[in-house]
Formats: sequence, structure tokens, C-alpha cells
Amino acid sequence: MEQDLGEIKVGFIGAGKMAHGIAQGILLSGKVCPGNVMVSAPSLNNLGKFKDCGVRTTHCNTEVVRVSRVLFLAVKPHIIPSVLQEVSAVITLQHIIVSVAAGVTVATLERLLPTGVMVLRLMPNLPCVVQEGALLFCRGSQARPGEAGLLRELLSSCGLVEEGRGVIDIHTGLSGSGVAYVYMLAEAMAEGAVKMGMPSALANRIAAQTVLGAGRLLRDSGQHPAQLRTDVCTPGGTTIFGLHALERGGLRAAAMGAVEAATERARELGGK
Ligand SMILES: NC(=O)C1=CN([C@@H]2O[C@H](COP(=O)(O)OP(=O)(O)OC[C@H]3O[C@@H](n4cnc5c(N)ncnc54)[C@H](OP(=O)(O)O)[C@@H]3O)[C@@H](O)[C@H]2O)C=CC1
Ligand SMILES: O=C(O)[C@@H]1CCC=N1
Repeated sequence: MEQDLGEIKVGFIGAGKMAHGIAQGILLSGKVCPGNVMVSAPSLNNLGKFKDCGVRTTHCNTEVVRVSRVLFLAVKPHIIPSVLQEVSAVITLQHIIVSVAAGVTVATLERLLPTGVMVLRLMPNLPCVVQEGALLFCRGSQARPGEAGLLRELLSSCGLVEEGRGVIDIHTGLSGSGVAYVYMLAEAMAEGAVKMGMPSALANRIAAQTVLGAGRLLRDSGQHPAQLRTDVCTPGGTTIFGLHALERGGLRAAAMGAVEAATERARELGGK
């Protein structure tokens, strides 16, 4: 059910790549105006791009907390404890705290925050910047379906938003980190084309469009990737020769291993 976001105030502690991606998505939805968003960071390194789109900026984390209802924690996981120690005194039961820090569990967040505060843990990914993110969140003990609905509404222009219990570290390995695997594959494919004589800039443009097109068709057709892969293969044609080379290189095992390794790292970051 759609919620009216009215004049909701949104804050970000941390002004890096992920804060920017989520803020972009939220602003593009048109449901929150830039003047109702504030972001904090210790340096000026990243605040300029927020100022440019009309978002208020500060170096003071407590100022962001005081003016926000929904507060995104968008600092590196190891910074979370010191940031929460710094701002806990000004956090109230009206705040909705949304952490995007990889691995940091809701139990840890609830332990570091005043008792009874509403917490959600969100794992976004970088394509939020172009409204094509894959985001998954889970609720802490105090966050109700209403808060989940509000978060969904806020993030509605960031991409696919799912709620899931017990799978957020796996989602981190699959999708939060997974975009980097796709970039590595795109880069390697372009390098293959350069090796075969194509100019680099053209190879990169075509690799990017190939990834985009393959992704859109996979998502929009709802078909299993194995079916679409089969559709591309002419018997005795070019694709099966390429796929054979990928199988020899252990692509599937490498990709499964990447998701497993990143999931385990997320669990390790969370002390599990
Ligand atoms: N990058 C990604 O693809 C994804 C990242 N994440 C998670 O998002 C979080 C942020 O990552 P990312 O955006 O990549 O990191 P960045 O390094 O791009 O940004 C970190 C931000 O935190 C700020 N910061 C550092 N210390 C403090 C502090 N004490 N108080 C307030 N702000 C502080 C930095 O300030 P300054 O600008 O001054 O340097 C910077 O703006 C991480 O927890 C990560 O796990 C989740 C999913 C995907
Ligand atoms: O590499 C990381 O730890 C973060 C979380 C997912 C993507 N980037």
C-alpha cells in the first residue's frame, strides 16, 4: 500500500558512494524534496555532489540526527560503533534507523542504540544511482510492517526492493558485491575483443550494452538463465565454442565461489 511521505525528513551519516546512490534514487522518486534531505561527513571530499542537487550538508552527525525522521547509516562497517556512540544521545523512539553497513547485524545495531529504537538493515547495490538497484532489507525487533512500508516507499525509485529474513548476508554476496563480478566479466570480455583487434573504446561500449541487454531480457522475460543461454546457442555455431572456453576456465565454479566467499566475509564482518 502506498504511503504518503509528506514532508518526511531523511538523513544520511556518511556521504560516500552508497549514500549518494540511495539519495539519488530517493530524490528521483520526487516524493522527497532535496531541502528535506541532509547528509554529514567529516571532510568536504563528497559533500559537493549533494550540495549540487540541493541537499543540505554538514560535518556534524548529531545535526543530521536532530533534523531527520529516517536516518541512513552509510559509513564503513567498522565506523558504525563510534558513530552510534556519538549520536545515541540524540536518537529518539521516533527515529527510523536504516543501516547499509555490510555484515553489521540488527542485533549489533540494537545493542549500540538506545532501547526500543526502530532499526532496519538494508543491503543496496551501486546501480541505485541509475534506479536499477537490487535492494534487500530486514527488520529489527522494533520495526513493524508500517516502517517496512515506509522504507519501500522511500526506495521505490532505487530499483527492486525485497524484504527477507536470514538472507541479507547472502544477498550481499550475490548482489551488493555481485555488481563488481559483472564489471569484471564485462572488462574481461572487452579485453578479449581488444585482443582480437577491436578498438578498446568500442569494445567497452559494446560490453556494457551486452551486459545491460542480457540483464534486462533476463529480468523482463522471467525466463531461467539456462533457457536464454540455450536460445543464443546455434548447434555447431559460435556461442557453444565460447561457452566451452568459459567452462574450461571454470566460470561457474568461480562465480559460485565468489558469492560464497563474499557471503562468508559479510558474516565475518558481523562477527558471526
Ligand atoms: N559501495 C558499495 O557498492 C556498497 C556499499 N555498502 C555499504 O555502504 C557503506 C558505505 O560504503 P561506501 O559508500 O562504499 O563508502 P565510501 O568510502 O564511499 O563512503 C564512506 C563515507 O563515510 C564517511 N565517514 C567516514 N567516517 C565518518 C564519520 N565518523 N562520521 C560520518 N561520516 C563518516 C566518509 O566521509 P568523507 O566523505 O569525509 O570521506 C564517506 O563520506 C559501507 O558500510 C558498505 O558496507 C553496501 C552496499 C554496496
Ligand atoms: O565490498 C563491500 O564490503 C561493500 C558491501 C557490498 C558492496 N560493497
